[in-house]
Amino acid sequence: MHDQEPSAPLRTVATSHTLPKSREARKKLIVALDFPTAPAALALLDRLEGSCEWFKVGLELYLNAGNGIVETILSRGHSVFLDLKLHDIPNTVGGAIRSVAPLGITMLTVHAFGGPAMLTAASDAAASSPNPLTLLAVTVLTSMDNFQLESIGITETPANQVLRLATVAQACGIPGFVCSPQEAAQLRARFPQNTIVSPGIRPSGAAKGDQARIATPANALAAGADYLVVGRPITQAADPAAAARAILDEMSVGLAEAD
Ligand SMILES: O=C(O)c1cc(=O)[nH]c(=O)n1[C@@H]1O[C@H](COP(=O)(O)O)[C@@H](O)[C@H]1O
Repeated sequence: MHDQEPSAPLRTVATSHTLPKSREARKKLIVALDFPTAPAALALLDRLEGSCEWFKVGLELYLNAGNGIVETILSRGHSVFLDLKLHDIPNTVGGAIRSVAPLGITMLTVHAFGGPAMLTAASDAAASSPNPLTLLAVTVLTSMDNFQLESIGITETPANQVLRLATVAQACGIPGFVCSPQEAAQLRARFPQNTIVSPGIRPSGAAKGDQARIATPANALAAGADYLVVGRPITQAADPAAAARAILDEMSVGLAEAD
């Protein structure tokens, strides 16, 4: 389905075994900046300066603060995952990717549910990016359980649906997937070279909130996730830097045990 080089996979960077575990953990933690305004997001960024390297800008922040907030985060030397979850006709999605690619973002999401034509257009657009850009196909949202899926006519289990969507995305040249940590092991076994990004991360005892398919940081890494996306357990903590450090410590232990 795809005759160009897929956009750059990040897996080799994320799985380097030459780094100390604490350093490796920092390269795998993405903090979701789900805030309504740039000042609110930057206040959190200030508190995490020195402990976190990756930040995710999603729809809430991007629709308010636009490219400016992305450029500010990049100018501070961080990597940005722009989570726009694009889902539209192929021409529109391709155009949207060409619009944001020059920003210098490292990851960008599209919905795998858009189907092969949309995914191929997305992959082609990313391949023409002036900067290395890894597209991630969002499979089944981590907030969805069997009931949510059945309600929209999908009778597959979340795990089967994730595998189906990832298979289509991979065939269209999309190098990475977003899935819950509960499906990471099956995708890792099936797609050893692809990048797996898992939200739905909850340290033991943390509030689940609207997430349905969750796991702890250590279990998500053990399942094969390359990157963990963490929002509220850090951003809503009384001391976000301490919460990030605790998660990084747990990730370091998980990485050491996996060796
Ligand atoms: O694409 C995503 O990042 C994403 C996909 C998914 O299936 N589930 C999911 O929670 N996310 C994002 O990951 C973050 C999770 O935030 P917390 O639940 O607060 O940790 C949010 O920014 C979501 O938009």
